[in-house]
Amino acid sequence: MSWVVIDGLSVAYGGTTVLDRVHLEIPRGSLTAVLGPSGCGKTTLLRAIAGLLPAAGGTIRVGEKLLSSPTVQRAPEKRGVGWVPQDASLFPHLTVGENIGFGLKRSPGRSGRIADLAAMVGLGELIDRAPSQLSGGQAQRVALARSLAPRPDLVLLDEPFAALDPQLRSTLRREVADLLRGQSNTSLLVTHDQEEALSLADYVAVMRDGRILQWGTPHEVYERPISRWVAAFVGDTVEMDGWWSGGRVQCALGLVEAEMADGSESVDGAPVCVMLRPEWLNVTAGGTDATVTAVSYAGHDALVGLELPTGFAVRARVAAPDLPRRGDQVTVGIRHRALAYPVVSASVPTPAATR
Ligand SMILES: Nc1ncnc2c1ncn2[C@@H]1O[C@H](COP(=O)(O)OP(=O)(O)OP(=O)(O)O)[C@@H](O)[C@H]1O
Repeated sequence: MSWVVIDGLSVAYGGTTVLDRVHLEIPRGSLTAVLGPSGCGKTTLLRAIAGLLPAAGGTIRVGEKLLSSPTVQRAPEKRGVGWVPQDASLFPHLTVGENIGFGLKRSPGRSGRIADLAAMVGLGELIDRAPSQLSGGQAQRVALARSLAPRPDLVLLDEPFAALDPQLRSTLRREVADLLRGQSNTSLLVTHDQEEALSLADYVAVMRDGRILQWGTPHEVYERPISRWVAAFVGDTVEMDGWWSGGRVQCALGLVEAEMADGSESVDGAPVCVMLRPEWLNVTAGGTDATVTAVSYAGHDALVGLELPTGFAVRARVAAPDLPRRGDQVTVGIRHRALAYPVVSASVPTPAATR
């Protein structure tokens, strides 16, 4: 049974619907990421859960508590929901310790709890400092500790690492995820960074234009995206036209093992769109399958451009250090079943066009 249940939630700004019947369930103790392009409604979703925006339709429940419905709007401070904003938003006139304890009632155990939280986020030594004397990463840790102080039922994180430099971002996000899991918090993180969502979260919900398109484990969402749009939004794709042929597809790479990504049945000869991830292609030296046209080096691996004898271009991700060179002749294998999508007549814009 899910701890957080958002059911048919609609939210509008004036007459414009921004969230359209959103359904999302969050198991207790898990970290769920909502991943979507800019403007799709991620922050609006968090604001509705936090009680800063009313529900035009549907409900938000946490545990036994009904937080929002068209007739119920529990006050933000009575929701048991913590918030970590993008820019930390610490109170500049309060110390680190006072910021952490901001939401805690006066009680005998209060200063002990503040000290524990400061130590937990690695800032035990800085408890008397002013926010202006902190780095961006330290300020974010204070914001996290502040949100956890009242032991919330749900922690909301609004792109909390977006403003940090890449190195700090990857260290801090791992630390924060470990901390949240270690404390068995239930957390909802919004991000437009697919690597962040896939590497941190237990579950990923992919959002577009105010709707959740797919929900699943990072593995499910990446390896079996429900649509071409989701496939291209969560990672690199190699797409080809093809024809279904009894569990295989005939395409530019020959007859390839495949499955319908949406679980639908397809009839032999039906046109399909074939999708592979570049790392599902295997490239070995020699042979006549393809010519290497480009090598885009990224240290740990490279994205290798290949031209097939027909002139068709595909890309493969090849692990370093055994990289081919431009002009090499190579053999191309496939080490993962391709995904096939029914061909729809209207052309669907890809994330590259909408991001
Ligand atoms: N106060 C507001 N009044 C009217 N429209 C708004 C308001 N806030 C946001 N919107 C619109 O609602 C839509 C969703 O915005 P939201 O901030 O939720 O998106 P987001 O996915 O969080 O985007 P980003 O990743 O850029 O922060 C956008 O089209 C935005 O222009």
